[in-house]
Amino acid sequence: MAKVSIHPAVDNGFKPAKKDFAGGTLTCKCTTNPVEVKISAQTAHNHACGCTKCWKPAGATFAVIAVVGRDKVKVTKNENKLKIVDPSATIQRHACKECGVHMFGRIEKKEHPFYGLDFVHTELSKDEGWSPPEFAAFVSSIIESGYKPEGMGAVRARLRELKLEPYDCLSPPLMDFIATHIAKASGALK
Ligand SMILES: N[C@@H](CCC(=O)N[C@@H](CS)C(=O)NCC(=O)O)C(=O)O
Ligand SMILES: [Zn+2]
Ligand SMILES: [Zn+2]
Repeated sequence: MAKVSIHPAVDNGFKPAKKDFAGGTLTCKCTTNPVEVKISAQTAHNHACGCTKCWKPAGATFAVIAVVGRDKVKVTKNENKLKIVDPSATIQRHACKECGVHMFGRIEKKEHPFYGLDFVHTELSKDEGWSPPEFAAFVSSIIESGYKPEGMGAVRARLRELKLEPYDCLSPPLMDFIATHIAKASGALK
C-alpha cells in the first residue's frame, strides 16, 4: 500500500528550528509580482491542520500552519493583490487573488483567546530555521474535504510515526489555554 501523504513539507521528515532564528520572507506562488510578507520573529505552535479552511498546496491532505505576533507580520510587496477569503470567519485569511495562497490569517476580535497572533505558512519561505510542526489538529476534518473515512486509521498512524500526535481539535495545551481565557472572562475562574 502506498504511504499516506500528509503534506510535502512533512512527508520526508522535517528539520529542527535554528537557534536564534529571527524570521524571514513569505512569497506567494505568482511568477510575476508575487505578494511578499516579512515575518520578523520565530514562529510558535507550528502544526498540521486538517480543516477545510486553511490553505494547503495542491494535492496535500493537511495544511501546515504556525503562529507569530501580529506586530511581526508586514506585507512588503503587492499588498493590492490580497483579499480576505471569508470576512465572517474568526480568522481573516488574507489570500493572493491570483494564486490563491493565504499569506497570513488575522484575528480581529479583541476578546478572542488568540487575539494578537497571526497564522502563517512558513513553507512559503526559502529561509531555513523556522519552528517545525509539533502536532496535528482537526484531523477528522480531512473527511470534510473528501478523505475516505476508512483511511483515517492509517492517517493517524502515519502522523504518530512523524511524531505529530493527532487531535481532532487543537492540542491539549492550546485547548486548556482557550478554556482558561473563556473561564476568566466569564468569572468562572478567578
Ligand atoms: N471541521 C471544520 C473545522 C473548521 C475549524 O474550526 N478550523 C479551526 C482551525 S484553523 C479554526 O480555528 N477555525 C477558525 C476560522 O477558520 O476562522 C472544517 O474543517 O471546516
Ligand atoms: Zn500570488
Ligand atoms: Zn485549519
